[in-house]
Amino acid sequence: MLTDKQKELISQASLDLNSLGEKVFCKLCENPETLNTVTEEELANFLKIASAVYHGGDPIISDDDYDFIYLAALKRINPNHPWLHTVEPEPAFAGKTVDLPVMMLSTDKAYSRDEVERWAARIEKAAEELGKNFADLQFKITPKLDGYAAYDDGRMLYTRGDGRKGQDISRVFERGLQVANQGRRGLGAGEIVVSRSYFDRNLADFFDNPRNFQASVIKEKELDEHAQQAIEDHAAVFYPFALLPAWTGSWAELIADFEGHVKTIWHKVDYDVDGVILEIADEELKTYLGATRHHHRWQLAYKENLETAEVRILQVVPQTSRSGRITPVAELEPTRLSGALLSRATAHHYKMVVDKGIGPGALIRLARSGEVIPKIEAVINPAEPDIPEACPSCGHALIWDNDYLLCPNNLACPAQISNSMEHFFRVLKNNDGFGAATIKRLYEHGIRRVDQIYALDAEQFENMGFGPKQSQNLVDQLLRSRREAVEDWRFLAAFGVFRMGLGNCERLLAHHPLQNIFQLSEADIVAIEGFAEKTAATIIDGFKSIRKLFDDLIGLGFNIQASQTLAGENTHPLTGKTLVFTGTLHSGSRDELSKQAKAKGAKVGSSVSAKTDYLVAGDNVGANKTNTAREKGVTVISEAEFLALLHGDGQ
Ligand SMILES: NC(=O)c1ccc[n+]([C@@H]2O[C@H](COP(=O)([O-])OP(=O)(O)OC[C@H]3O[C@@H](n4cnc5c(N)ncnc54)[C@H](O)[C@@H]3O)[C@@H](O)[C@H]2O)c1
Ligand SMILES: [Zn+2]
Repeated sequence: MLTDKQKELISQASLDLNSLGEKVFCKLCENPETLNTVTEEELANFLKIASAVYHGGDPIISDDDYDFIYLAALKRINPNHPWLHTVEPEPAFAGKTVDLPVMMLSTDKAYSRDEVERWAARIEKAAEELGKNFADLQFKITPKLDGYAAYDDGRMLYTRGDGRKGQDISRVFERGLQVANQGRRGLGAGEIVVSRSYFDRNLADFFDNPRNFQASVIKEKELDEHAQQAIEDHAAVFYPFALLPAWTGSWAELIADFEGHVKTIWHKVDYDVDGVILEIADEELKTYLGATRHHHRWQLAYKENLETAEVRILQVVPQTSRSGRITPVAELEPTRLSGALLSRATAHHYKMVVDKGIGPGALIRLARSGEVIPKIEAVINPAEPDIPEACPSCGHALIWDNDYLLCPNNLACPAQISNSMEHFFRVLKNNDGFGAATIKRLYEHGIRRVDQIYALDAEQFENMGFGPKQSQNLVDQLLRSRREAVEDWRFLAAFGVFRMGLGNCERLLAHHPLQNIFQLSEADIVAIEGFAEKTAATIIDGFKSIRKLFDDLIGLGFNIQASQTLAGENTHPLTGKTLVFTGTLHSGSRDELSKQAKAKGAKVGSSVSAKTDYLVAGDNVGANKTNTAREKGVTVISEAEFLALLHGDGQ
């Protein structure tokens, strides 16, 4: 969906996005003539607009499509076009720009092994010119983080800007952003990134994509509460490239298993990665090679997949998930894409299958993520879909629940029961013996509930066909999973109550102790930030349905750690309050006082909003600031008053 601003931008450039898109995407590679119908300026304008909205956090096309137009189209028509030789400018914040301590450039890109080899040949030539032995050179591979580029000189954090001048965004550190990997400040270039799994779990409902989220972390205006939380959870960090996991070795070692090294490094971090960076480690040679206006010659980004995969669907197979929702899984004509052979893709839900015509014989375009199971991006030629009437696992008649087909037989549906048991162990995370295969066998031997699993001894496991060693191992794991400390919110999330993932469990248990969850009213839940009325009713129903299992498992004696804010009987006066510090403080640094307040369950914001409870005003705070805060209904307190609250009662 384009915003009005984006549409305006696009129309300003008097460019018909659709017709250009068609011209560019329609198999440019196979049919270069189509290029003749697009002018160089049209292409460059299109790229400029795409780049502007992309850097603002709302891309209108995928990176692959962008690179496709950039390289396969513009570079082919005119390799000297200025757009190809500048660092793409970022949108500026208000305020002045500052000179960057070093130039921050873009990277040259390669999409094939051939291009990598051509780059290495240029390195080899330069090495010879310097009298160095190419065989001795060390190459380094690091994951190419797809975050927000920045430079930390220890004093200030800069945006990349236009590569020469950036802007001061040190505010992100004041907001509590940490350096990844327990790193210190001042490690140079890096990126602000957010953990992929955390994003999917806790942020996906609030931000369209990680880029959107990163942009919000940097923005001057008040930080979104979910973004603040992600910072506090250390899920969003500044990751200096110097601390990235890396592979190093000679060229010979590199090409001996190029795919293998690339793949390993690509998947080393839980952040969005859009390729790997290859570079040489020799400083003298790096200086000798230098840079163009656009990129360093000693560095190369290797990306995969410039191909468009149009694939035919063989059939769409329904799969019952833990919650009873039926996931449509499309089986495909096996297709090579980004170096992997794909044969399956998922559609979001059956409504999409019906609306888009995702049936046997349909021609689809795959999202070229090259990771896990790809998603269906677009349907090119629809076909009559098959809509299942019965659950593939238990045969019960399916019902529609909004966009989803649902098997309502949750008490007796094998898929739902097995998937729920598997979910429990996966979320608990302190064991690794209870994956799909183990659970399947247990199910075949009549096991239906997690507490039954905990009751099994080694002999019983053996009787179900597990080997003696594995049986003992399973028993040990079960014991360990009860002994090892587990956070109360993780334990609760393991039950898989609808709408109660890790994030929501953590939020709920910051306000109510675990043993009280069955007494909660809708009002109690709605009172907690982040819970809507509709959700509250569902959650209460969900809790009811797990009550028996919950009590039985608690009876087994798990080592459950209560959430910190509820450690004391009485809640502390700062618990659940949002504070903002301003002015000069005397009893400790802002950081230290924030930490102490957070330890009592308070949230610390960076600027005052209607949600702020207290503005703690130190010395030298203008009347303007305190008055504005009061107008928003915020209580302004002195540092002494804050300390009284902090150390007052509640201990
Ligand atoms: N979807 C769109 O509409 C759209 C629009 C514009 C740009 N883009 C994307 O952005 C790209 C161009 O952006 P760019 O100019 O930032 O170039 P780039 O994506 O090639 O990245 C260069 C940057 O990579 C970063 N980087 C990440 N990991 C690194 C590592 N391990 N070592 C060194 N550097 C590392 C650095 O910050 C450097 O500034 C395009 O190729 C495209 O993929 C997409
Ligand atoms: Zn079923």
